[in-house]
Amino acid sequence: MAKKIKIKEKVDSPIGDNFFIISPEKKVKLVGLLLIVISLLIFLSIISYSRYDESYFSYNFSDQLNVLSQDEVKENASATHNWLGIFGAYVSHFFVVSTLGYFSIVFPIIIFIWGYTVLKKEKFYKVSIYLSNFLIISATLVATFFGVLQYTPEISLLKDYYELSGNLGFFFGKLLSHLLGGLGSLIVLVTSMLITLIIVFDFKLESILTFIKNIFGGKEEDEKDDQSKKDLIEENLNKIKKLREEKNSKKNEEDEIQEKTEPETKITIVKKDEDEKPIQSILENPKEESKTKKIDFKKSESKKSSEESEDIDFIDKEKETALPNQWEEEIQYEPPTLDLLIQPEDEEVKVHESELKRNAELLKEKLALFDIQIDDITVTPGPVVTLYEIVPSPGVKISRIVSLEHDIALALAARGIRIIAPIPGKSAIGVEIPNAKAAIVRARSVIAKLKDVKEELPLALGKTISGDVYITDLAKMPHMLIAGSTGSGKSVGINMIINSLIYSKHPSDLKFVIIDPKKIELSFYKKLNKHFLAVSPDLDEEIITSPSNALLALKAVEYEMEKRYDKLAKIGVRNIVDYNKKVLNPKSRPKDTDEMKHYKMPYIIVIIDELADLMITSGKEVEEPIARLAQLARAVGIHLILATQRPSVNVLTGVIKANFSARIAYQVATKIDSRTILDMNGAEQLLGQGDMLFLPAGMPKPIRIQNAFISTEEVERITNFIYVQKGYSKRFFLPSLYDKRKETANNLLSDLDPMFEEAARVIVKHQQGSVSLLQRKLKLGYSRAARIVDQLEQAGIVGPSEGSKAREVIVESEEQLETILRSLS
Ligand SMILES: Nc1ncnc2c1ncn2[C@@H]1O[C@H](COP(=O)(O)OP(=O)(O)OP(=O)(O)O)[C@@H](O)[C@H]1O
Repeated sequence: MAKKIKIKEKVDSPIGDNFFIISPEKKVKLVGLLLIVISLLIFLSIISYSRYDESYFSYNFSDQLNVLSQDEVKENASATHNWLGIFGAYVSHFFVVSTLGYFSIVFPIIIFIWGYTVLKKEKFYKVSIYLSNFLIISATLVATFFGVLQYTPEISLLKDYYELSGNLGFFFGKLLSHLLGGLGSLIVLVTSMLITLIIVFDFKLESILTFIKNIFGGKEEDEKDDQSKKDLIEENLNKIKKLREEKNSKKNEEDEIQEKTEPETKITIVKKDEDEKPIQSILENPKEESKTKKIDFKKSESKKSSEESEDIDFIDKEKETALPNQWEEEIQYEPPTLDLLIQPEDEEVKVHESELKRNAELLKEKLALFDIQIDDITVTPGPVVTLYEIVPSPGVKISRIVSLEHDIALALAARGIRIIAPIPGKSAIGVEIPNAKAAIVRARSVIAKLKDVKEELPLALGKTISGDVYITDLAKMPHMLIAGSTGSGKSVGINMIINSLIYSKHPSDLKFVIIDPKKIELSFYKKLNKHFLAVSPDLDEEIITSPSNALLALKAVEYEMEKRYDKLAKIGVRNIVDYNKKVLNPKSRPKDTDEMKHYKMPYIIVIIDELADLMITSGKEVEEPIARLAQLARAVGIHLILATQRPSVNVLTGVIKANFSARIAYQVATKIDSRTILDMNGAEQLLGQGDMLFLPAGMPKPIRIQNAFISTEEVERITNFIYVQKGYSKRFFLPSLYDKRKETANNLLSDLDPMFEEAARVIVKHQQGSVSLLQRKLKLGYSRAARIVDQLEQAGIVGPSEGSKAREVIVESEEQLETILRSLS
């Protein structure tokens, strides 16, 4: 952005107000340029050094300034050998004679490197430091070497060539040869030189090359700050190209070469053992069985399809009330078969080994560039993402690797890279890198595994990044929050959840309350109204689409929860499992009364696909039953699944979040969204299309899962398969809210405050529903007056609380009030 603005300024007003102001940026550039020019001048003067120019040094430097007035000085100046005249002669004399002889050439080189670094604002400061150190040490060693050759009497070579050592080199040479003798000094010097070379070339060769390449290759793009990034991408692309070519050559050869070129870091690719076999046998076995079922299904389908719309849309409610309840009836139910789901074609994770090795290599190289050495890389390919577990060398800080997230993404030219540091329970860091080609995880391969698990409410979500089927238990969560931007795979995820439960449960064990404000996503499930749906008798919708109905449905579920708690308390058990055990055992079954009938409680799963719509229209009102259900409903087998594409704080409020500890995040747009859902970053890095992070309740870190894909055709086939079977005669009803109102009215009568009638008269007379009015007029304490106002609300005399304002008085006249009071007494 900032850059854009800068360009605009230049175009619009070339001589703007700021034109002559030297900005800090310009100052830095000027310093850089100055350093480069100085380095060039010194360089030229050193390489054109001549010992004959020394004769002029009998003059002071200030005398040389009289070059125009004094003839002698003038003559001297024109006879100077140095390319840069008298100035060059002085400078070169200083460097060559007083420092390291000809090897003082390293000084202008170092000044040039720093000038370039400053000018380009490069991130090569570190490299520049290394280079400078290397050059100074090398030059000093070589100059000392020649110093030793000159000084040592036994060798006494190159005596007159003081330009090879300079005074400094000669001094060091003298010192060394006194200490170690000539031969000893030479051995020490040669060894030191070798050590320096090994350290530098082993260590930073690549960085130095990049640096040099940058100096000579990037002239045109001088101004662009992202030049180095471009170079890096190019470099990486070249590497990838090269590796692709290599891939085409013989595989064995490639393996050998790779083995040879990776001496330090061990790369292990974890190959999944044929764990999928049991799934296949499960997939194949039911085939025989299913043929016969298919025939039944087809027969009954044709029979029923003509009645279909009529049946679903119109139910004679009067007739229905006379029918037996679901718990009094037993149905012949065939669970849906696996062949309703699409057979996975080639789901087995087939990421090319060379791709894995290439990424591992690039990862290693990239980290090495930043001085992070890796001991070990373990590669675990998954359906969509591959996990590279890296074990850094001792002493490497984790935070340094984490901060390189963007650099790694750049190097691998990939999006959706996530770093897990450290992997929980392991002393390794995980880098998740998306595969070049993602595999689709089919619903069939995960639903087939449901038979192997014993979870109460199993949810087959998909496959982990190591390719294992991931099944979790909703009963243990006990509620779940799902969020993700539009198109990230939420609806597919919800369909997977619903179908996992349908495949593993009998209709007598499980009911759904489905709230779908988007109206189309979950409409197929309407066909399950005689099997798997729980409906409110007060509502006309089976799949609830309007926000006002959603509120009523949630209140009905809340009322069901209260009733269930009463039943549990009555027979002294603590949860639904124990209750059902007692009720199903004829010996321990409690006796029914008129008010309380005992029957097997099915689990009730409330699914809300777009919480934002409800929160916007009903806000606090809808938050209340949701929070209450979330806090209490677990023990009585009621579980909530809330989904939203708007993970903002006014949708996922503190109250909701506090009660939903299991969370699923699909891809979201920003880190803030990710933090709203998961309380941590990560979801913004996901790839979409079912790539998700699942945070089980109480876990510190989420698990990355590729959601299984179930198509609408598959869902339709499943719902049709169940729909054509004869279900229960009557739908499963939640308790009616009218009944609840009647019940509270009765409670009210039995519990009215003795001052109720008098309070009602005061309120109606003053037409002001305030607690303080009652306190003043009737001399009541605050809490008693507040309770009476609540009772007045329940009796329909005043309206609901409006915060700090007085309540509205519904009853307008005292005559009207008397009628109400009479009906209450
Ligand atoms: N698990 C998956 N595997 C492969 N593709 C998927 C998966 N889940 C979703 N997709 C693809 O992404 C598309 C969008 O998915 P979906 O409709 O579930 O998104 P959504 O989050 O519900 O969007 P919206 O909020 O707009 O309804 C699907 O049509 C499908 O093509």
